[in-house]
Amino acid sequence: MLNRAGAARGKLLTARAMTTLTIRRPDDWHLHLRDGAMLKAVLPETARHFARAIIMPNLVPPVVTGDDAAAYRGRILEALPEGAAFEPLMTLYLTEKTDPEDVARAHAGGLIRAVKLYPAGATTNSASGVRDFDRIRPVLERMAEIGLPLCVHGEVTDAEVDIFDREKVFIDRVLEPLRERTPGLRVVMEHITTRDGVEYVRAGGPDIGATITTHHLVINRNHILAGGIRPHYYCLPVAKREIHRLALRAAATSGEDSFFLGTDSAPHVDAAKETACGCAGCFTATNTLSILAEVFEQDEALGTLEAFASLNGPAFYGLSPNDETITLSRGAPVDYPERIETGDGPVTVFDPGFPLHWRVTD
Ligand SMILES: NC(=O)N[C@@H](CC(=O)O)C(=O)O
Ligand SMILES: [Zn+2]
Ligand SMILES: [Zn+2]
Repeated sequence: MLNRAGAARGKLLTARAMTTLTIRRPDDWHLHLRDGAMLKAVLPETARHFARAIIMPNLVPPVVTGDDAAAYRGRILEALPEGAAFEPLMTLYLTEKTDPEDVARAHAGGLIRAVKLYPAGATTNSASGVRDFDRIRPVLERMAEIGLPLCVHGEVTDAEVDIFDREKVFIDRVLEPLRERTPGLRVVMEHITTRDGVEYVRAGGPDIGATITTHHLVINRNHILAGGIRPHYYCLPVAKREIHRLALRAAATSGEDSFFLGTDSAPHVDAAKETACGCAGCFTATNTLSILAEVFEQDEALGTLEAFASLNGPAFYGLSPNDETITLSRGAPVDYPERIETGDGPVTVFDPGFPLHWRVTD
């Protein structure tokens, strides 16, 4: 809902004309909260604005069984600040040994909302992921029957494939064959980074959706590599060429049902990022909504921010959008901390490289 009567879409107005924007309370459909001291420090950054989030299961050891998910959910609720209203939507980490019955039970009890597929070795804490995709067929068939979505980290791990091509090759070699032999399986391609990903999802009908991160709307590969190496812009899948960033911007701001926000906010302490072999992940929970409003405003698309951040995700997952709203207001540049302190050490907050003018005021 825009503050000007009759302006159904931001595109109809010049960006300057809008100074407040009220939308349904958003959700984050891809979030890393970690555990212990890190969980305690990062959870408030998300719970401040978001009502729900799909919680990634790549802990060490991973969240594999229904019992693991129930225990992790308990630790998240325990770590919530007093009075915070936030619902963690749990996922299971798919392994070659995952028991379809355990998955079905956790789903039937309402404990989990998705199962996460990591190709072994593709990303942070993915060593227990899948090597032989034939081994997971029984679980995928069961998921298709019960309508439980599969969230996919869509990159091949083949060392011969160039890292900038791994998403596209995954679609051709793994994802399309897997979907063909498992009709009815609902899939979310997580954190898409390419025009190929956008086109594949757009053409794929109602059983496939995609999350898009905040940072992939902002950076391309130059930001990581030109003029010095910037470890805080390194994440997986790695940011690609500018044409791909523009395709992601167009998809996110289009309002199309298939595309929704999954920040992939992935905290690592600075010591683990700023080192000879740094971890992958951008921490965006703190300033995500300000960045998104700025990005959508730049593209004269503030009118579709609600679809992207608050409506399309719940619709894909078969949930109602949140009843409450938040209001963003445009004003003087927003201050946000450069890093947040955690019991494990400081975590740098993603720097979009431009001033942010939108803050959540209500
Ligand atoms: N995105 C990342 O670069 N890192 C994520 C893992 C993931 O989502 O692939 C993490 O857990 O740190
Ligand atoms: Zn991933
Ligand atoms: Zn992630």
